[in-house]
Amino acid sequence: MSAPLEAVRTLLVTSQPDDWPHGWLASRTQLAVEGDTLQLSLTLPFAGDGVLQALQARLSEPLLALGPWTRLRWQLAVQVTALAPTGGLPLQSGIKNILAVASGKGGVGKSTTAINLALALAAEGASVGLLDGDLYGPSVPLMLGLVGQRPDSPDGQRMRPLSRYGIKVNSIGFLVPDSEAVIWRGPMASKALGQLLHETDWGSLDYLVVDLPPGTGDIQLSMAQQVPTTGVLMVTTPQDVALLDVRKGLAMFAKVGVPVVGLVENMSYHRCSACGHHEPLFGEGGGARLAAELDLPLLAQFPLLLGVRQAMDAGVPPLVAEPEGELAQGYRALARGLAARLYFQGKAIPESLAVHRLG
Ligand SMILES: Nc1ncnc2c1ncn2[C@@H]1O[C@H](COP(=O)(O)OP(=O)(O)OP(=O)(O)O)[C@@H](O)[C@H]1O
Repeated sequence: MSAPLEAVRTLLVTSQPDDWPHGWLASRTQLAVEGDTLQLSLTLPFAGDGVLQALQARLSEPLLALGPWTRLRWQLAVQVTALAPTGGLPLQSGIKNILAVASGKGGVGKSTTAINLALALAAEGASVGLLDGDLYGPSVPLMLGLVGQRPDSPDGQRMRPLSRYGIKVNSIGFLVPDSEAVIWRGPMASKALGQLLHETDWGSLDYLVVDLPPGTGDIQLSMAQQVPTTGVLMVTTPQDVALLDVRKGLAMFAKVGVPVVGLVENMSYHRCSACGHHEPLFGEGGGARLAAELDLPLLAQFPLLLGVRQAMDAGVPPLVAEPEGELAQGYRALARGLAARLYFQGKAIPESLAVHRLG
């Protein structure tokens, strides 16, 4: 390889996100020189449009300085790889990765996180579905402004999911009245998620985000087991009681071999909408301590903001209301980090096999 191309490789080695395996970007990027043009081709196997854009913006100038070339041609794309699900379950037809969002206790912002994560994965270049399996309080219809709607079933066999803000959506809340959902118990409750998953015609999806019911009891566990999950994201507040429940949850998921990929700390501090003052209402540093203790990454921290509650109640999540805003950017960073982590920790299913099995 010529000296200028060697220099490009060296630049790529030092330019990738810290949590990617050393040298991955450099080995994955194809370089070619044609006349006065350096061509860089990179296809990311996980959601990450933001990474690609940032690389292009940050590297264009230094790359031009390295070569005999005077122009650059970037060929950048996201093409998500299917990863083997845990628990020995077969891949769900058409769905490459299933990501469950769980919490040790209710009210910590699990649904808020699941919804914004799903929208953020879509913003990062993936095709995404959202399955609201929170049968004790399905909040997705409200939070996506879909109250009163129902999926239809053109073939009388499977439901056609609703489409909202670029993602496909199905929720237990579309199908049963609230008063019935809360009294579901035992096997009927734990079967509901599997049924909803299989009886929805999702088409092809890179990621399906599943909002599990809060808590980490038998129902949540058997729900997670019925779904060919790629990984679980746990949401918590920094409060001690919430953290205690996360520990229980992790122990349970570990027992059945479903990997928890990371933690999100929600409501990390209250930011006053009038003066901007920060106040740690639920204590400080809880998520970081727990993450260190459990050797799990703390993938994101989100403040408690009046605007978040208002936006979710109005059915217009921050990702839609203010796609360039700080919160939306936070969720997109979470989506990128999580997608990369899933990929690097997971086992890729060879394309031929995936296509065959997905077909
Ligand atoms: N960061 C935040 N700032 C302000 N309000 C928030 C934040 N995150 C969530 N909320 C609000 O807190 C309430 C509970 O959130 P959410 O329904 O997402 O929690 P959950 O853990 O899924 O609850 P459940 O146990 O009922 O399923 C909602 O009204 C939501 O809008």
